[in-house]
Amino acid sequence: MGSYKFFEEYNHEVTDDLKNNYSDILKGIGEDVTREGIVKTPERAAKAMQFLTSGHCQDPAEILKSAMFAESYNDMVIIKDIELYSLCEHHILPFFGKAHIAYIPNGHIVGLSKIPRVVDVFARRLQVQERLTHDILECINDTLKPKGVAVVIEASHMCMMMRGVQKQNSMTTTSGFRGQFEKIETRNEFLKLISSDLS
Ligand SMILES: Nc1nc2c(ncn2[C@@H]2O[C@H](COP(=O)(O)OP(=O)(O)OP(=O)(O)O)[C@@H](O)[C@H]2O)c(=O)[nH]1
Ligand SMILES: [Zn+2]
Repeated sequence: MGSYKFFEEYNHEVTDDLKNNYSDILKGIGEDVTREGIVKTPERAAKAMQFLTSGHCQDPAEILKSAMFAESYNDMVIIKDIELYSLCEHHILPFFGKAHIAYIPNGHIVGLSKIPRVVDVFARRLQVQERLTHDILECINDTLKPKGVAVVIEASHMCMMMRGVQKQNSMTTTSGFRGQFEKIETRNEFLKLISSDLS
């Protein structure tokens, strides 16, 4: 493990504060907060919310820097189908799906697991899908300084499924490209590789 900080423990002050607020929310929807099934719910929800937003106090650049290795490989590296779970900042409801990420090294490669870790740090914040896409893109670009980086995210938004417009099958795709991926041939090669099933 690198020197960067993972989510390790709950902050007791934050837990207490959130617990009181969740208790008020339950009362607000007419629940009896003393009944057996939900007596511990404010605390559970307080801890869940801390975990789901724990990316706000983690530094994704540190994660990448902790496992960068000098290497002369200078072809495309693709990590596809990285599952992600985030919360939309408008309704605080989940959106979830997959990220596909590629970079072309420029003297350094990065430990493969660090890319999904960076996805998690940015996803565990209140987000919109567009900003999540660019946060990941810019972090890899600025830290690894590769010849190019590409990020595609495909996600379903619970705020569009369970409520509101109530569309169950719509999928939102966002993408960002820097450096060599701004060239159409390189971008197309990446898009072709993430849509093919080589297994
Ligand atoms: N662009 C973008 N919009 C999002 C994202 N997540 C949720 N939204 C949208 O945020 C918008 C908020 O619109 P509002 O009109 O203020 O909220 P609302 O009345 O709850 O809207 P409806 O969801 O249409 O019922 C909605 O259109 C959501 O679909 C996201 O990641 N990106
Ligand atoms: Zn939403």
